[in-house]
Amino acid sequence: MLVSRRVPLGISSEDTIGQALGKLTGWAVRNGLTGALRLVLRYPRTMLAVLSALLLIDRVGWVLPLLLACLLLLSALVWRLAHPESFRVWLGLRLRSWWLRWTRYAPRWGKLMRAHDLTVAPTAEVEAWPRILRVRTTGVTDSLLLRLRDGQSPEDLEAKVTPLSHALGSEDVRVRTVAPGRLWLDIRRRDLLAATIPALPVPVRPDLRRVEIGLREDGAPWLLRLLGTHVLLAGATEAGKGSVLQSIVRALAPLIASGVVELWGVDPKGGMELFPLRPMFTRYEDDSTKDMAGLLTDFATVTRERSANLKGTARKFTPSVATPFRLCIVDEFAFLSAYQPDHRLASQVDSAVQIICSQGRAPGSALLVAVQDPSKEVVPYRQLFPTRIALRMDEPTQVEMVLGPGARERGARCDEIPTWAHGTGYVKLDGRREPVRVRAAYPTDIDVTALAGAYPAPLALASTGRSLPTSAAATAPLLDLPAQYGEALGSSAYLDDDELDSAWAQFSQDFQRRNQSADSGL
Ligand SMILES: Nc1ncnc2c1ncn2[C@@H]1O[C@H](COP(=O)(O)OP(=O)(O)OP(=O)(O)O)[C@@H](O)[C@H]1O
Repeated sequence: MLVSRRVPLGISSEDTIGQALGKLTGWAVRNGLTGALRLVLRYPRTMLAVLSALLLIDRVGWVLPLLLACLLLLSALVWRLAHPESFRVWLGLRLRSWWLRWTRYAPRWGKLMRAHDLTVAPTAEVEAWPRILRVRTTGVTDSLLLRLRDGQSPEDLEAKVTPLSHALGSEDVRVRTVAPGRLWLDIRRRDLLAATIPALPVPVRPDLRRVEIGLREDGAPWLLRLLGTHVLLAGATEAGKGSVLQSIVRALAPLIASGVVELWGVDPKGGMELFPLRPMFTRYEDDSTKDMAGLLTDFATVTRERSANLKGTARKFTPSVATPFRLCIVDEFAFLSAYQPDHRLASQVDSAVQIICSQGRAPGSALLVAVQDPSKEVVPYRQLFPTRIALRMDEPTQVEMVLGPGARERGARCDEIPTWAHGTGYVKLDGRREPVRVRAAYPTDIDVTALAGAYPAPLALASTGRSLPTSAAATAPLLDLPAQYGEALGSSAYLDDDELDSAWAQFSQDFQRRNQSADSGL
């Protein structure tokens, strides 16, 4: 029952037995009638089906309805065997939703709402709680469409999601507002993101507005916008930021190889994350802070130049070989800003980043910054990053720093992501108030090496150790390149396996040497 009406029996000690029995009968009839009427009004389809069945039995007896029911069951069985997917979508899930409503949710709903203090009392006799309008299941999540009672708000339910998830035996319960007074309560029954997602296939035609990098909790692909935005990726140590970066590069690979996308990279951790992908970068730095700051300054300069060139000629930027979309990936940004002892370099980095963020979206320059600590000290201009990804965090307060106020109450419990769930996090989607849980696909070391070998950037400048000295030169070599990957590119444009192996060996040696000297200095 969605509303309980506490109608008093009205029997007193002065009543005779006859009077008391009379009052009891009257009370039962009144309640029975209003209860039946309420059932018909609230569940018209189910009640119509039950009444029609009863009427049919009354008119023609048991045999014909029984035969009809058997025929329907048999047809459903044949459908299920012949086309399981269409059966699932059109009948299976609907029947299951109906079944769940009547067996799992409706019978205990009132008790559950009362236990969680989610009732209101408009009058002394009436107690009301959010009404279940619809139940829908995907097999992974049960969703209850609720209508709030006067005086209730989505925040009331959001405050109770943890005890509700325990009471409902679910790992995760979330509130999704759809309209004033209406919301979905999503109850997760199975976790599609529990297992590692293997590297996704390299797409044939990547779309910069929808780059597929993993899976959403509802089973839909996790699509990330890169065109016209900047991305802030935050996650504690070992949260899996590397797999997000590598999945993005993987999804862009054909465009990188054809020169439509130009990748710039800065890896202050000495190349731990990005070096294996180095052949795909047009510009890449991982050693001296001065060079890394220089790369960012160059990126800001080409952004400004492109912006000036586009002014008056084109209203909208379209990526092409002549005017490639540029993505600059900066891993562990704190090393260049908050942890940078050289204040001159830190402020050079700061001003470059601010120029890129404020001017880069229109002329096709995007910045992707990864941080462990999303605090204001590390990224003081977080608001310049329209797209934000929050992986596992150490503190609940860090969630709001990345996804904005109220994100944690709306379900982005990044601090509760288990340490084994690498690459799992929360994002906000356009037009949706509530954050969505996602998990990045995980390209293995072999996947990464194979990708870098198969899709190097044209003229693979990074592999030769030659950095482009000026911003003008950075655009020049790409102007005459063919649009299609593989078409008439000279073999010198690519790293062959030996070169790649020796570059990798050189990197490992350098890295170990740097680590040893850092250890011995401790
Ligand atoms: N999407 C993923 N699925 C499964 N395992 C992953 C995923 N991403 C990363 N891992 C594993 O988690 C570990 C940590 O990943 P990674 O180095 O990317 O974390 P990180 O956030 O970059 O950490 P740090 O900031 O300390 O470098 C790696 O050993 C990797 O094997």
